[in-house]
Amino acid sequence: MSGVYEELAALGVATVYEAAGRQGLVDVELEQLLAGTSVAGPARIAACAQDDNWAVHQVMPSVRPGEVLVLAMPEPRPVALVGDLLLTQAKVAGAVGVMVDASVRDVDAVRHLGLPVWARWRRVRGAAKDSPGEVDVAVTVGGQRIEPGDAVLMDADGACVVPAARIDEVLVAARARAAREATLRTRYENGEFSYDLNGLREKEGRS
Ligand SMILES: O=C([O-])CC(=O)C(=O)O
Ligand SMILES: [Mg+2]
Repeated sequence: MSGVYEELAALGVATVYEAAGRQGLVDVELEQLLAGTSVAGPARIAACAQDDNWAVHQVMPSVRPGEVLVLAMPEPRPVALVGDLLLTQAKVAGAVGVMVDASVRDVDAVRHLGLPVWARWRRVRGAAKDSPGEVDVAVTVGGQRIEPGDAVLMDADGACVVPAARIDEVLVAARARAAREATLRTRYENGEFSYDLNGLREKEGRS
């Protein structure tokens, strides 16, 4: 990860989503296979045909260092779009993380590989290789449209997306939010309460 993406990853999904005006949430449970990882990068997308991973094989030669690989199907189902062999190719290509709106398999080997992966399911049911899907097209994951090149962030909280055109603006807002939260954290560590700092106690007194 480099520059703005490194900073977005460090700020984290919750802060960036809030700073974006509560937009961009990938509103679905994704399992983080490698605990403690957080990544961000421009989306490289494979839109697979239903239950078929042809497009995942196809996308690998175009993955560039620092990218987040996004793998989706028309209807998410527990079919393994990737396992350790495909993910080895993503790692060698320099992907910083992978979002799988389907299932992943070979999980022990993937953990050993050390490439951070977030997936809807862990299930070994195999994908077909019969239908070319599409690469470098928009997909929708958890109700959120993801365009090629949008910033995709993933951490222990899940995932969010920042449109490429909003990255600078959202980064400024997210830094400000993180700074405000750092101040608040110190005050709470020193025994103050959000009930007071948010003016709720005072409001209650008035009601
Ligand atoms: O080959 C596949 O379809 C998925 C898989 O298990 C791997 O990438 O290792
Ligand atoms: Mg395998």
